[in-house]
Amino acid sequence: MKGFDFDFLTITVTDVMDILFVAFLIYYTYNLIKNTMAVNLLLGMLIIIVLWFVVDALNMRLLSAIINKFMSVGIIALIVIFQPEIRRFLLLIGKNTFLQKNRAWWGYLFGSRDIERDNLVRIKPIIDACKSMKKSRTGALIVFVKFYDDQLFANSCEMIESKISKRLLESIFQKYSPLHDGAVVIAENKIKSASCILPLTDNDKLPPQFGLRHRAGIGISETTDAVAVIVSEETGEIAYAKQGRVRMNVSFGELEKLLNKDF
Ligand SMILES: Nc1ncnc2c1ncn2[C@@H]1O[C@H](COP(=O)(O)OP(=O)(O)OP(=O)(O)O)[C@@H](O)[C@H]1O
Repeated sequence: MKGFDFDFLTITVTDVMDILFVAFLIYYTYNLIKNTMAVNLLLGMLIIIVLWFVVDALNMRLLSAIINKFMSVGIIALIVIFQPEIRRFLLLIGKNTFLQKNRAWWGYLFGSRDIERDNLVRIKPIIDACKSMKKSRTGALIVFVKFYDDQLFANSCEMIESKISKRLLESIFQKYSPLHDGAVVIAENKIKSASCILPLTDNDKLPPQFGLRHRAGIGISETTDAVAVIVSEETGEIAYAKQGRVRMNVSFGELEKLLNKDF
């Protein structure tokens, strides 16, 4: 195909399309993994690749041999490490044969405006429910995941698949509800399940007042990309767990900002 011809290089329409497709792929992949632990893993891999080039250029044979061995299993390691992301990616492609069928695609591909608007709609009932549960000293544990992993929550959860609503959250966590024990999981704009038993953290540096509810919220944020909001039954205080770290005494303004960013 004919294109532009600068003395030293020729750019064809196919080249432009090629570059656009690669840019599109990078942007899409970034959107899929942003705010997840996969970003850190990817960064780790990039550092190793840069190191590999440097070591090779400096002719450091021993280190080069070690990194070479590591890189030879790299592709398999990548598939294992990014298995959840690859699965998600393929699932999304499978589910959405026509782009127009699902507006979420446009959010992923062309910006966050719609997502932001959706966020306000879905975050408000959650904040309102937390306000009311704080007031009534109702203990609650709400976990937010980008994509619901059936395997992770298969054992204990009661599936709900409902629109996010303040009254539903309050009803689930009220003391006499059969589902009040355990966590509610919110994903893909829905209350997906309730009464979920989560892995507990074994961090021994947590404040002594943190019991099982807090430990479960922190535990799930350590092992997955989930964030957790914990309403204490004893004090009404709100805690926010992300990547194994916990913020205590979170105000509702902060909670809104955090959820807007992470959820
Ligand atoms: N593995 C778990 N996964 C999810 N939820 C759990 C788990 N273990 C306990 N919980 C929830 O935590 C509740 C017990 O909370 P506990 O009093 O030990 O927590 P806490 O961190 O001290 O919080 P609070 O300030 O609300 O008392 C249980 O009723 C149950 O709902």
